[in-house]
Amino acid sequence: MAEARAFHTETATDEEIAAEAAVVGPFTDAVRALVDATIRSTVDLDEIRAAQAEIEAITERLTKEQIPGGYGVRYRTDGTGRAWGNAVIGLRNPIAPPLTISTEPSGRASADFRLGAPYEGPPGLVHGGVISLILDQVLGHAAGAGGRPGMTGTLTIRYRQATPLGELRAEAWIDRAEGIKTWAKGRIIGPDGPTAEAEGLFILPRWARERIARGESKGPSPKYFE
Ligand SMILES: CCCCCCCCCCCCCC(=O)SCCNC(=O)CCNC(=O)[C@H](O)C(C)(C)COP(=O)(O)OP(=O)(O)OC[C@H]1O[C@@H](n2cnc3c(N)ncnc32)[C@H](O)[C@@H]1OP(=O)(O)O
Repeated sequence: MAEARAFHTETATDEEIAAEAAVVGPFTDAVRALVDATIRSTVDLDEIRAAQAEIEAITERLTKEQIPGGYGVRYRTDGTGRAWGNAVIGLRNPIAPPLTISTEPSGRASADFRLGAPYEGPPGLVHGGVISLILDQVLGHAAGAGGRPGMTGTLTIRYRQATPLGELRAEAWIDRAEGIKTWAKGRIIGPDGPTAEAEGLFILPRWARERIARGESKGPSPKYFE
């Protein structure tokens, strides 16, 4: 299942994708605002009960038609992929902050982003697992952008100082590579400098290696998710 999804080829045109994005992007932003309001609203309990009924009605409306399982990644022939369900960058995922990651073919990736109330761990600070989630994605992007895509084999984080909720930056780069293995490094930068540093090992998985060896990959291998 994972393999089939990973190599699912996109048939929609650029115009069709842009038209869909123009609708679902703002829709997801609205749900994201709802998640934030769920945490921070101070309206009275009757108002919350009334809002719940409206939300349940909307959910019923949306689930009349839906895909089985997750969104997957819809790859294009240029090797990029539409990962709209992704937990970090997904255009259709209100859980995603979301990050818009810029990449360079040299194997660098970066993103400026904001983490609000839904990502809190210690009071006023970002949850350590969320930091790990973001670094995993940004390091994975760096590896893929450098032409060395892979699944995360290991990820080590050093939390140097607390990361405050608010405006942040993530940066990653390829440190070294050997065959199917790529080591990437990266960091999160807050208002007072780097807060967390990461090193990850990304491995081109066996199923992808076998597929490439059998010559079954049409076009370039998937590099990273867009
Ligand atoms: C095209 C591919 C996908 C592209 C995705 C784009 C992502 C974009 C961004 C995504 C961002 C988000 C990213 C995510 O969230 S990815 C989600 C989190 N990660 C996973 O779920 C990975 C789960 N594990 C696996 O899929 C496999 O175990 C992998 C792929 C890791 C290796 O399975 P494979 O069957 O290929 O391995 P092999 O047995 O042939 O061994 C090969 C070599 O590797 C060495 N080894 C094996 N495992 C580990 C390990 N854990 N640490 C260190 N080394 C390890 C092994 O000793 C051997 O070395 P050597 O003896 O030859 O020296």
